[in-house]
Amino acid sequence: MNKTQKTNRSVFSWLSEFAKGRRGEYLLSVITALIGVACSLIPYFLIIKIITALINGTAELSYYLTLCAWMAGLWILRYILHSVSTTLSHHATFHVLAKVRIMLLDKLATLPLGTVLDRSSGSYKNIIVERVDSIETTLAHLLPEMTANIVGALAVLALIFANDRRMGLSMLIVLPLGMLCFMSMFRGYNEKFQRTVTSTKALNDTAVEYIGGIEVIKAFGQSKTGYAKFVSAAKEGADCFIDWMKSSLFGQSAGMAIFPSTLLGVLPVGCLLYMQGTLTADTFLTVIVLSFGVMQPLMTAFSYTDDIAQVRTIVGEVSEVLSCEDMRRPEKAVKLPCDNSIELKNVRFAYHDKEVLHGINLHIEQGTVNALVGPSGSGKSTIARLIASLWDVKDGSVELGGVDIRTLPLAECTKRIANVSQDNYLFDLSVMDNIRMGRKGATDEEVIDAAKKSGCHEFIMSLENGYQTVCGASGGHLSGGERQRISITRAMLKDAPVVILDEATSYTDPENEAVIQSALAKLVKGKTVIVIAHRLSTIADADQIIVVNQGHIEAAGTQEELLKSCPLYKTMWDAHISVKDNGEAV
Ligand SMILES: Nc1ncnc2c1ncn2[C@@H]1O[C@H](COP(=O)(O)OP(=O)(O)OP(=O)(O)O)[C@@H](O)[C@H]1O
Repeated sequence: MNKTQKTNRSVFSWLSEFAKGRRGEYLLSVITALIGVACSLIPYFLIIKIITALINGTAELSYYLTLCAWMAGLWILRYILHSVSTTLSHHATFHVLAKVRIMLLDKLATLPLGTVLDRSSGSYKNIIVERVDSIETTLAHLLPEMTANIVGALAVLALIFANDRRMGLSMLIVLPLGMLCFMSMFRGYNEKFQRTVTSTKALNDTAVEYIGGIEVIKAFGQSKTGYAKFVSAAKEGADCFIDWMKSSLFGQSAGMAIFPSTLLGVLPVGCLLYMQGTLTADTFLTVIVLSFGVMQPLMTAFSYTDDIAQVRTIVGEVSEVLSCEDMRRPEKAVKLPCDNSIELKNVRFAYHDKEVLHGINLHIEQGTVNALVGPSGSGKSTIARLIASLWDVKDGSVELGGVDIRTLPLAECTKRIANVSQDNYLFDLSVMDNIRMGRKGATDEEVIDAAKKSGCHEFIMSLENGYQTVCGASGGHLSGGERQRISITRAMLKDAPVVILDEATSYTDPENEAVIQSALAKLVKGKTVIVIAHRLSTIADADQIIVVNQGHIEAAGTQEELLKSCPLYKTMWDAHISVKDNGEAV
């Protein structure tokens, strides 16, 4: 059972917390709904009055017409009140859900990147958009309608008991039988419900993954049936709903039939008592008419059980995200870094339980170029991400200018460090706005100036709408190389004193290589630079080359020193040179 499933928080306490500022609207909605219920109950008494008058033959036509007019008026009033109540509760609910969504989005921004990446992007979208949306109707109707139905039914029952206790009890005869049928339906309810929630979530996630990976699926000739994960998620989804339906069909149908049939008890008992002369015809009639106003509202109230369970699950999912541990960062720095050097002291880091960095010690001098090299999976990107404060170390510390970065506000770290990686994201905005993300408030001229410095101006001007060209979702309207050049320009505009380049030139074609290298040279001039590059020729001149191997620092030094002292580096260099000699891209 996961964290979500264990959440036992009451839907009402959650709603009450999130409805702060909207409670008045909910209260008004409940009061209006209750008055509406009163309006729907009074006609029952008017019906009894009409029947009694008809049996006794005492009244005139105007008497009956007046009562009918009252009934019509009350029905109209009831519908008006119902509309007012529903409008109020929907209005409050839209605000509550908007607040929940904003809190979820704010939360994502404060979580460590690792926590965010642990879930698929589809599952976040699913919670923030679809799952939150799916409880709108329930939340809006739950409070006013459930309260009104329960209070209304109990009020009628109390009236029946007040008229004749024996008839009140006769009404309840079918209750245990109906309950028994419903209980059989609820056997194993939690497990079944959780199975549907889990399978629906899995189906959503795999559908998003399927769409995300559609290029690969098409390229390798896989059809949707070839994508086994999706097929089995869809089958599991269908199976669990069919199993649930099969196991609850009998109980549900029998319960629905028996529960409202109060006349099964009322009629025989009433006839018996009437024949014995201990029950008047008036009371008998009153009970028969009122009995219609008890079970139906109760059944409507019961029908919310399913919805409440669904809301509770979603509340659990929302609470799970909201309760994730934030990156612990102070609002204000006690001490600001005195320079932009970087020091890693005995740093250990694990993804979940798998430790991938085992006590890293590293010094990066201010204003120097430092290259992290090593076999794939050795931990280079992880080191860069810890320096960029995208994750927190599990043990040890990362210092920026002699200050532990955990004691610096995130904004300070972000201001000082620019991170250009191979998959820097471009938003579905204009090229101008995407670059401007590097420095909020930069003028158009400053953006264009940065583009000129990075050698991007000409290629941007050649786009259909120049700087106003929209990049498409994830920058999909641009080539990999173009996306990368815009990311570099964005970092250039930011002008941070520390620059991390993680495979920043991986999409570069030979034609653009020189342009990009010169852009990077301008970007990193005078900065503290950490570069991860597989093409060793691009970092041969670095001030310090750090060889990472299996989560350890194997060696550090200049190219010349390492070629003499580090066999691993020598092997990597020789392999690189031989590829180069064979005419492949380097
Ligand atoms: N988000 C993650 N969750 C779990 N494990 C991860 C995650 N990211 C990386 N790893 C693992 O951590 C180890 C180090 O990965 P890292 O990306 O830092 O290596 P790298 O040297 O940069 O590799 P490459 O050169 O291939 O990019 C690898 O074993 C990798 O599988």
